[in-house]
Amino acid sequence: MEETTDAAAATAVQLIDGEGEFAGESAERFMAAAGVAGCGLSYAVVSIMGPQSSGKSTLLNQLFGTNFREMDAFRGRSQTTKGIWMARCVGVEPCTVVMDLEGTDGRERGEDDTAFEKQSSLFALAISDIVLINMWCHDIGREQAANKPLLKTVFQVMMRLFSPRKTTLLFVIRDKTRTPLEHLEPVLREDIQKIWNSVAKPEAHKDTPISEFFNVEVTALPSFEEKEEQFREQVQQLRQRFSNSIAPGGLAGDRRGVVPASGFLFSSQQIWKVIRENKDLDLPAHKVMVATVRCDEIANEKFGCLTSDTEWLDIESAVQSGPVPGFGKKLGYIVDVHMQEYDKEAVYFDEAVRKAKRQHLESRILNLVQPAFQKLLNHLRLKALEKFKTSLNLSLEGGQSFAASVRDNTESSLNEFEQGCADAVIKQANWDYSKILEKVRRDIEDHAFSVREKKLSELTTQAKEKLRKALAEPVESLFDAADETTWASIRNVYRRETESILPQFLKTLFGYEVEYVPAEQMVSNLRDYAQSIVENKAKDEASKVLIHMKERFTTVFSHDKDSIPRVWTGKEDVRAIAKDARTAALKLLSVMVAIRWDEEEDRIESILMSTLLEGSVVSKIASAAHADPLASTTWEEIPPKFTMITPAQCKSLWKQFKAETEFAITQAVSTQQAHRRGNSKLPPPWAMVAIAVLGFNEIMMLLRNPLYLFLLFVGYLLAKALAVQLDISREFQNGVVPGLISVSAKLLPTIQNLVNKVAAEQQAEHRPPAVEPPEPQLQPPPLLLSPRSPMSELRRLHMPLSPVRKIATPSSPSSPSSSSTMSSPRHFVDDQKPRPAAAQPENESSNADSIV
Ligand SMILES: Nc1nc2c(ncn2[C@@H]2O[C@H](COP(=O)(O)OP(=O)(O)OP(=O)(O)O)[C@@H](O)[C@H]2O)c(=O)[nH]1
Repeated sequence: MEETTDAAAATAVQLIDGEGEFAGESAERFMAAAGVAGCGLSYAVVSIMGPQSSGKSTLLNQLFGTNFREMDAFRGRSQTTKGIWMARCVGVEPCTVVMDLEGTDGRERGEDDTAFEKQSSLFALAISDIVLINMWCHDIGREQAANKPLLKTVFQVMMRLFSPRKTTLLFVIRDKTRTPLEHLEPVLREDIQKIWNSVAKPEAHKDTPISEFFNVEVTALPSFEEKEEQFREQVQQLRQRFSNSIAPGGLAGDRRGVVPASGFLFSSQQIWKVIRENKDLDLPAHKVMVATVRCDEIANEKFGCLTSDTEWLDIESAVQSGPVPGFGKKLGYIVDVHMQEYDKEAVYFDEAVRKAKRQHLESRILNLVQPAFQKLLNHLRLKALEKFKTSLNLSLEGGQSFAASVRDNTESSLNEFEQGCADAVIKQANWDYSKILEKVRRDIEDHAFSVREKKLSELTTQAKEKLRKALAEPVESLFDAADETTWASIRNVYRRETESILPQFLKTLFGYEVEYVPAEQMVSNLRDYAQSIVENKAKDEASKVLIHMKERFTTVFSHDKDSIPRVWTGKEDVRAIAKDARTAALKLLSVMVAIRWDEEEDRIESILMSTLLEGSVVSKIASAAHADPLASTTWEEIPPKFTMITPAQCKSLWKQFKAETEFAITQAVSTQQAHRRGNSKLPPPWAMVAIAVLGFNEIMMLLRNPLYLFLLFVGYLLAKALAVQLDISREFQNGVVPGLISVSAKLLPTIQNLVNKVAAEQQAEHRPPAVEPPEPQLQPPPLLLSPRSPMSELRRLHMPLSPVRKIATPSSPSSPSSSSTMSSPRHFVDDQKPRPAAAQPENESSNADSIV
């Protein structure tokens, strides 16, 4: 197998054809087959030049085991090698590439055509480490030697290389004679020196010795044709000199500016191109150019390898759906592998170029993988925020204070995020994650802030609810029983409740690390809220003050001091009771006119008393003409914002109140008078006894006769039915006489009603039922009117009826009797309904009017 490879490598291929064209494709195939590309710098290039048909190919084949085409000795001397051929030495280490150049002085190209000769010589000098110069022994010391023009050409073109490679020129003297080499070599060197001296050199190299540019070596071989055995023997000895030729002290130990093997072909092609274009050959620049091109190629290849690396593709797809544990380590390893590959292949190229291209490759790779890193950071960011949210909830549920929970959980979430970032960074990149760390911190702070705001809002709502519960009902009940101590009690309740609820609230705020000023502001807001509860309740109650006044009036007027409903028997002082009741109502009004946060006493009650209650109607009218303290919209001591009922409104309210309570007083007076009259009309007891004694016989007769007894029984049943119908017990509640009067008035209509009913029932038995339209129901007038009801309406509904109207209207059987008892405010309210009053003498109603 190895033999086959060696044979393939040794097979000569054309590098440049006879027309001067570079045979890139066949050369590439050769390079691949010979395995030169992987040799790095461990390879040597040997060329041979010399006159045509001087046995060059024969020598190379014998020396290196190659198979360059040789001329058939029996056909005569003609050119066999056209252009430049190339093969790899067999069994020589390091890898040695040999090039066989077209012979000089060829008849085929003509005498003057030295262009290709010069170009191929320059090419050989530019790319070879060792140049064998084949020459006939008999040419040494001759003026017309065949190799003189060749040497001249070599030295001339050497000047076109900006940087000499210190090529080894090994002169191989063919067909050596008996003259020993020791004698031939000085003559040859002298010839060489002469030629070197004769060559026109640039100013910089005018005095430069040949040794600066070349290592000159000389060897001699016997004739292949005549002494083949000796030739082979000495060739084998010469072959030893090519072993480790590039090592220090070797044949090519001093060589300079070697192009790495992988760039050899490209470099050769470029050099040939430059030579063909007859340009100056700047080898250092060429070397940089080759390095640039090759390093680029290598970098591109490695980048391509990475993009299709399955491990990288796996990581890239995994990171789309979530964090990848050990991301940095894994990715770093992958990048490392491909960078090392680059380093391995580019190591022999120009260092500056290699490093620059490495850097470029690395940045391309990092750009490729960076989006995956960013994606991972986003996952970590979300994870950190989620962790913070969850752990904060748990801490708060566990009873830890808000501020401490936020602090602890922020720290742990950020630590975890930072660890994740550190794990995601690859060693090749200096990726900065401080910005995203800041973002995570902001995310966490924003969340904590929103939770805090929510919690504080909940706390505030709770505190408000507590305040509302603690204040609303007690304040309402205090207003229900309004008296001169009401506002003091309200202030006490307010103080007690706020002092119990607000410090607790403030303490809770400190758990949220609310600063002192905002915390105080929040407490102050709550205090205002508590005040507003009281004030709103007060305003609410003030809007219903007329109802409250009437209720208060009724309570006092219709109940005695033991809260027992009053029975108007005639002994009561209605005037005094009415005055007391109105005084109580006025006191209630004075409580409701203003909000009193201030503990200082005011004069509102005394102003109201003196203005509204005291003095006769005539004196009031007179005083109204002068200075009326209630003719104002403000109270002297009360700021407008605390005024609930203005003095003018008080006046109007009082007027309405009086109008609406007049009827109750009138009724009380009427009841009293009726009571007095009823009591005075009873027959004396002696007359009653006389009736019983004188009527004894008639009573006995009735009892003894069954017919009478039956009639008596029927009469009893009738009387019982009437009694039920008339509700006798209720009628006699106010005395016998008023009862008799009332019953006698209702007796006839009731009997008529009974008879009608019996007749209707009998008719209904004989007639089919007919559907009758329902009678429209009359809406009762409003029981209570709001304080805003127009006075005319109030008067119409509540003013006592005129005496004429009272007498003309009969009492309705269905309406309640004109009972004088007002057992409760509800009864009083019922009594406010306009109804026909019981007939009474004119002088009695005028008595009631005088109280009103
Ligand atoms: N006198 C003599 N002839 C030789 C020697 N070696 C080879 N020859 C003969 O020289 C002739 C040319 O041999 P090649 O090896 O083809 O010579 P060449 O220099 O490669 O020829 P071109 O490639 O055409 O320039 C052949 O006939 C060989 O037999 C030698 O050492 N001495």
